[in-house]
Amino acid sequence: MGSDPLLVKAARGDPVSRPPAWMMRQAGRYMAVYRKLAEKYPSFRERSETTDLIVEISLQPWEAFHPDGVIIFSDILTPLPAFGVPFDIEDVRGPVIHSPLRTEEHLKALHPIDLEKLQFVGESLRILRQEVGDRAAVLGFVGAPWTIATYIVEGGTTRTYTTIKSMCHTAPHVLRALLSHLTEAIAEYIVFQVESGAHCVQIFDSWGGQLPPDMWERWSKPYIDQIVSIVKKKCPKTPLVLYINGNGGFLERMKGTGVDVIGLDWTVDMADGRKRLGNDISIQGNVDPAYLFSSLPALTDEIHRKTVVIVVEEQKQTSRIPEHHKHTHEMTPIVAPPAATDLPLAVCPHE
Ligand SMILES: Cc1c2[nH]c(c1CCC(=O)O)Cc1[nH]c(c(CCC(=O)O)c1C)Cc1[nH]c(c(CCC(=O)O)c1C)Cc1[nH]c(c(C)c1CCC(=O)O)C2
Repeated sequence: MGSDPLLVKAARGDPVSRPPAWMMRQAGRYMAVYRKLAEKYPSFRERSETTDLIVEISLQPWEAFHPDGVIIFSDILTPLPAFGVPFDIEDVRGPVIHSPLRTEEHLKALHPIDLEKLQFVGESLRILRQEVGDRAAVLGFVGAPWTIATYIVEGGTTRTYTTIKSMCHTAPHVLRALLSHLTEAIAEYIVFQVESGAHCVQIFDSWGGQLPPDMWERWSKPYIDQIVSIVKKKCPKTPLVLYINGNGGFLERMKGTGVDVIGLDWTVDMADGRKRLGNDISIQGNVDPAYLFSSLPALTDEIHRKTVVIVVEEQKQTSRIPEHHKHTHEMTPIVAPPAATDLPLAVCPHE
């Protein structure tokens, strides 16, 4: 076997010469080449469900600045139609599920995941793996059952999570059945991504932080635990990463899922996060994306301030990032192993 990519080593806690770096939403609207392609193919679903386009878009940042991770251009909702939930992405509203699932009757529409319908994902991962080899980690991703359920139950993006949160009390059996269904589908989908070429898979429980921690333990964690246990049996070597938006109240609980890497957001002090999590797990994230709007020295200082870091860039509002701001140095280091206090903290020497 050749050498594993830096990011994979760091995710496993092996020693690395420097922290690897990649950005979330690193493919997308801040890049002129992407905007041009999006003009030609205006539908997000077409861009994210056509092998050639997925590969081309995923490789745009790789070609521009050689990050240590190449994340597949896709979405957490992409697998939905493959288990019976149609959806659209609208320009202003974002994700829309026209028939939200709220009753026992609605559960009948769900069926086991049909991976044949997701061949564009498998095929794209295979090609990405060929293109980058082991020079970077090919990153797959999925949504956690709770986070995906928020879209399926609410019918789209929500600020309040009123319907799904009241279901916890008024129709717990329906919600449990939905979450169990999603658990099986997502576990299978992760294994499929790994078998297709993903080095590492990130689980986004982006909206898990909308639950009080004790409710997260009841309505999100058990399903993530199950996913981790199924995937670890089939793909014991593949590092799994877990991220929650606003995860300050959740760190120890996240570690309890058995994932290999915890994505910290910038509301948690890095040293506090490390203290709370201990030295036997890797950490990534933690740099406020607002630093992308600062000067290069300020960004570099912030990264270096983080000592043993694994930093993921959450670059959500990418369209607002001026093109000239986008160059190598704006990458943030993402993964450093727990034992790497003596690491040189320089970030991403690629030019
Ligand atoms: C707008 C939106 C979509 N899908 C979703 C939204 C957010 C809506 C809300 O706030 O409720 C749902 C979603 N999609 C993704 C997440 C998890 C990450 C997070 O917390 O932001 C979530 C919560 C991963 C993703 N979704 C996407 C990626 C891209 C892969 C990469 O990082 O390059 C990821 C990790 C891509 C995506 N996904 C979507 C678009 C339009 C795009 C392309 C962005 C662009 O044009 O620049 C549709």
